[in-house]
Amino acid sequence: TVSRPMGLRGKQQQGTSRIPSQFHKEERVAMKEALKGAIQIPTVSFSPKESNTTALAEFGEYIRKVFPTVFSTSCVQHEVVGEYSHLFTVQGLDPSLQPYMLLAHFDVVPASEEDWEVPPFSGLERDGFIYGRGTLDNKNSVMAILQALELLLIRNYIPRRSFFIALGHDEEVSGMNGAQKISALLQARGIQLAFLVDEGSFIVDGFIPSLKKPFAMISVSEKGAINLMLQVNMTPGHSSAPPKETSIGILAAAVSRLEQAPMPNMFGSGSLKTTLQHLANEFPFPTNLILSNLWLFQPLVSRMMERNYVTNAMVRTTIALTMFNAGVKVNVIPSTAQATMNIRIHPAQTVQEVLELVKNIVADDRVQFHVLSAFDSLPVSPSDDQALGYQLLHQTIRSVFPEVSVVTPGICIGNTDSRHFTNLTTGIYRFNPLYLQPQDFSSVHGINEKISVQAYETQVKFIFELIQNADTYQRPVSDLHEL
Ligand SMILES: CCCCCCCC/C=C\CCCCCCCC(=O)N[C@@H](CCCCN)C(=O)O
Ligand SMILES: [Zn+2]
Ligand SMILES: [Zn+2]
Repeated sequence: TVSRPMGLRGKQQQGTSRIPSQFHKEERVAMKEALKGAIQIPTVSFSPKESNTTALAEFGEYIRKVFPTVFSTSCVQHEVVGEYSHLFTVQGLDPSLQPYMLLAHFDVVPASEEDWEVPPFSGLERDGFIYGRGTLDNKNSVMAILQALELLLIRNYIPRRSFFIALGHDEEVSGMNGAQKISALLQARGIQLAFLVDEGSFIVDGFIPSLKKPFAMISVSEKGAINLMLQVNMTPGHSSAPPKETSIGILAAAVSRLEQAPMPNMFGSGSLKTTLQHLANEFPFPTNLILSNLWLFQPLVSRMMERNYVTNAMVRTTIALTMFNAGVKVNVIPSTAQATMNIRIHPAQTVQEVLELVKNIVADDRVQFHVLSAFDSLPVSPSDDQALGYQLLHQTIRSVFPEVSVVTPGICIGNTDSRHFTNLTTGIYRFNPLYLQPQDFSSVHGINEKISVQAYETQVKFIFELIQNADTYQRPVSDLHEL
């Protein structure tokens, strides 16, 4: 159990007094109303080529209106990048402190009105929750970051350490026009970041059956991905005299073989092993002993992890069949059948290795492979005593969520805009300061996405604290020992 951040000790801000993270009633009402207004703007990304650009532009106007201090304070510079994304540069007093970045995105995936209990773009408040697409992914972060800065600036805060706030408009469809352009712009300016904080992980609660206590997981890497299209071409013809095999049958058999043969379990060479070792003492007997002795029980634990879809995704490369197309008429045998799949690559494997495995399982030369896009898993960011970003998050979790006794590094099974910033920093941390239970996880990209008013206020408080914590002059503990 890691109960306190090891790397940052002693007094934080020499010379300046800390601004307490307490907000008046009117401020708390204003902050939840601001989030509701953000949810009401349908900033939907449908595909890399199709998004609601009117809404994206409106969102830009909206943040100017609700965060007037951010836009009028001289130490904050604002730029629009890639037409709709936003980059804020907050100038710190001490240029010797390396800047960091807070990253989030305000585009959302589509939501079909009829499935929801409340309209997905209503931002309606019910029983202490604000409902709507983007309340967890990821307008909560966009609004909480700007809200925390607004409240700090109103209290005359000036940072010591400079930082950037980057808000992407196309994360859900690649981040090529938003995050990637921001990254290129900062690289051209010669910027290197001390660390970066993005979405991608949570204080997770209830994902492992016998683990009753929630724990904070800071993702230090994310899986790679391949979008792969399989295609079979056969001679078309009249359905009254069919051949023994058709393009549809051959392709269906191929994808069925893929579903029947999961990719290998990589538990032994992955970071989930480290995560579980951090958690061992939180489990009741005998699981605590089992997890403390993975040298003996690794095969047992790796099988246990396969039982649930989320933990299964953490131990292996997964393949999801997402599109299947063939045929135009009931009495015409089509020439072409296509199946598209979304593969998420475990960090212990590469794109090339996974493609080889998939080819070997399909084992049919009539099936053509078309790689639509592919990238390897992301480098693992440091989480040791000397890792400033990790330690600042750890410290802030400890003060804002004192009831959370374990903070552990983990891996993000989805992808985030942060992957476009590996040129600027090795310290990329994915953490959303919110509790997440399995039903909340299903609502992300699903139905009835919602955030409690209290959880949103806590997220604002967390960022308010994190920004001030980042003003530290403390060097990592091991450096101090050398002095
Ligand atoms: C010890 C095990 C406990 C496991 C608990 C895990 C709980 C789940 C935690 C995090 C969920 C992941 C959220 C990931 C955010 C992903 C954002 C997203 O949807 N990104 C898209 C990007 C698409 C880019 C287009 N190519 C995606 O990944 O599809
Ligand atoms: Zn997201
Ligand atoms: Zn998303």
